[in-house]
Amino acid sequence: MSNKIPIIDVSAFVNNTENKTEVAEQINRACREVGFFYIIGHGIDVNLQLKLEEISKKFFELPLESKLKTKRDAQLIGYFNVGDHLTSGLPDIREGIWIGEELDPDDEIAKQKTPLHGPNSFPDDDLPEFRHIILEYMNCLVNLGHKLVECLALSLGLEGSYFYDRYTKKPFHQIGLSHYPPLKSNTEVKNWGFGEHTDYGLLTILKQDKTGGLQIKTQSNEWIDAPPIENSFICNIGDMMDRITGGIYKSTLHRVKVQLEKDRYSFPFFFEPNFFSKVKMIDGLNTTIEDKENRWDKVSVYDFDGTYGEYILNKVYAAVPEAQTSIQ
Ligand SMILES: O=C(O)CCC(=O)C(=O)O
Ligand SMILES: [Fe+2]
Repeated sequence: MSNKIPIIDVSAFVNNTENKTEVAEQINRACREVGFFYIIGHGIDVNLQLKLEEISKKFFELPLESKLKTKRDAQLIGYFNVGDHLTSGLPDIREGIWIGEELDPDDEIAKQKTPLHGPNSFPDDDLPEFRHIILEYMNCLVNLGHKLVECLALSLGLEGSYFYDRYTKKPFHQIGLSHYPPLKSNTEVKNWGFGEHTDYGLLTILKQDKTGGLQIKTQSNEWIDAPPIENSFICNIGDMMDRITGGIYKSTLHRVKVQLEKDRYSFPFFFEPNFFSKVKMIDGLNTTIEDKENRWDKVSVYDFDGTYGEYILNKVYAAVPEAQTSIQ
């Protein structure tokens, strides 16, 4: 069924060459019809991807007390254990670490202790090379994000810098390393590795290992597998892109199955509007698709009038109930 999710070569944008129009057309079709697409020709070094996978695995293999040294704090970044994240009401069967933009402690945003932003707490004592690998990977993915939103802009018939000028000059961005521990084959659970949800921002660029388990819901309400494809990333549109395009581009439901007998690792990177920006529909667009009843959380992306930061924090607080009480 994976042929419903197109594989798109984005090298024209990565290398800034002439044949961008055809790629933008493929992206347009994918975003209207599925909300998900694989990318190849992305230019992200295979060795760096390997280093990311290896170091993440080493991190999750550390004893719990070592992982807890980077425990998710009031700023909502850091490590969380299996069961600590309730994506759609039920605890997910995965552990993870969220890493935000690494900011200097003197940076104004850091001084304000802005949630979801660094300085991060890295496992420097146990894995000194973790910090460097993750920051290098994030840096490369920010660059890729800029190229992909240029492509998204052209795909909508907008000028290439449309998103950059309005939302992504200083993009909010974050990586979430995830480990889905295996269940024994005779265990029955109603939980998901990652419960069904849509993503919150503009664009998610996900690297998954070889295990599989990601599923997405098509417009005909059927769940299909989004299996790993070697040296590709799977991208999807988030709620803000849905809002900007009046629902023409779909923020699509997805989830992750629990694995039997196999560990799974995945590495979603979120390329998002500036944390303090208000996201608006494209001027003159004549479509508002009222999606509330159909949405997993029954909240319409159009009802919300705050900043992107407020939008994402509402979502995160709903999934991490103890965070709100520890902050407020
Ligand atoms: O682990 C995966 O494959 C999906 C992760 C995901 O959906 C997310 O982080 O939003
Ligand atoms: Fe997601």
